[in-house]
Amino acid sequence: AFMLSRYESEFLELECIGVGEFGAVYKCVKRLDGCLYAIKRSRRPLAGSANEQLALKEVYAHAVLGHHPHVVRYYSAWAEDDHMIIQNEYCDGGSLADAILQKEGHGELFSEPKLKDLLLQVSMGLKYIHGSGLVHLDIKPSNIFVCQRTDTSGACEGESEEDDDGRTSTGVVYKIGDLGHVTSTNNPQVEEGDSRFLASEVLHEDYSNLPKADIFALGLTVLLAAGAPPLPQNGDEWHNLREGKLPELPQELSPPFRALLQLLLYPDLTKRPSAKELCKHVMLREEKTG
Ligand SMILES: Cn1cc(CCO)c2c3c(c(-c4ccccc4Cl)cc21)C(=O)NC3=O
Repeated sequence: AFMLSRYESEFLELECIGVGEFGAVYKCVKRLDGCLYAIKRSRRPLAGSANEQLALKEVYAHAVLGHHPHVVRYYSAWAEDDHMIIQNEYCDGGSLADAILQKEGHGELFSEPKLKDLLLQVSMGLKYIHGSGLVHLDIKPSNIFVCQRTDTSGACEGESEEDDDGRTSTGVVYKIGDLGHVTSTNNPQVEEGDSRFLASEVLHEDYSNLPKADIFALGLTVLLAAGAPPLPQNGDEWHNLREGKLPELPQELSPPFRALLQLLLYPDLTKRPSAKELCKHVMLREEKTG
């Protein structure tokens, strides 16, 4: 198009960092402030289509959610050249899915203290989302992004944000991203997320307590970080995982931590802890070692 798009005039595109049926995500520098951003460009959905609803729900969710250390920050969104564009915080450490693959590639595993740190940080993000009357509905390793503890000098988003209990954590920071399935807890329009992480009550259209579906998906996410084999999309294995049985793990977890993970995956959603309860859980508050 003859007219320079806002995307081209405001940003320098550095590299493509993700492609999907949704479109593509680019690592960009904003020319004005010199900061890095993750920008998703997707085909503009047909006006009035379900996809348009999804695209709008993502932007509404970001607008409502404001800032939290464990939720990827939203900066702007606009439409141009028949594309929808959303400009988010760039997390420089890849996704948790990348981190799990890298660990397994080196024959390493997430230690129990690191699994507890992951569980606590994502629980803080979920507590904030659920406290805002929303549910994520697509919690999984590829939607959790990692910010290394690099001291970004200059004007860019400081990495020294405080956890919501005022501590600055050391090590990596995990942030919940991809709000494309977010909906309100009370009058939900449920767009099911990845079936591998789907709680069985949601499959059966029981939306009575959707925050507990996020907790279930978080349980499976931590299990994958603990080294569980890839999750089934359906079939008997899918159902076994929803009868409270943990899959074989390549490491011995302490009985209390195993019990906590089993609670997250409990078939009876009322038995699963809420994000708020997880944030206060003594086991996750121990001094972090290793
Ligand atoms: C594939 N991919 C890789 C990354 C970088 C990880 O080091 C990434 C990011 C995002 C997103 C993203 C997800 C969903 C919607 C919008 C965006 Cl920008 C996708 C990302 C996002 O919002 N922030 C990111 O860092």
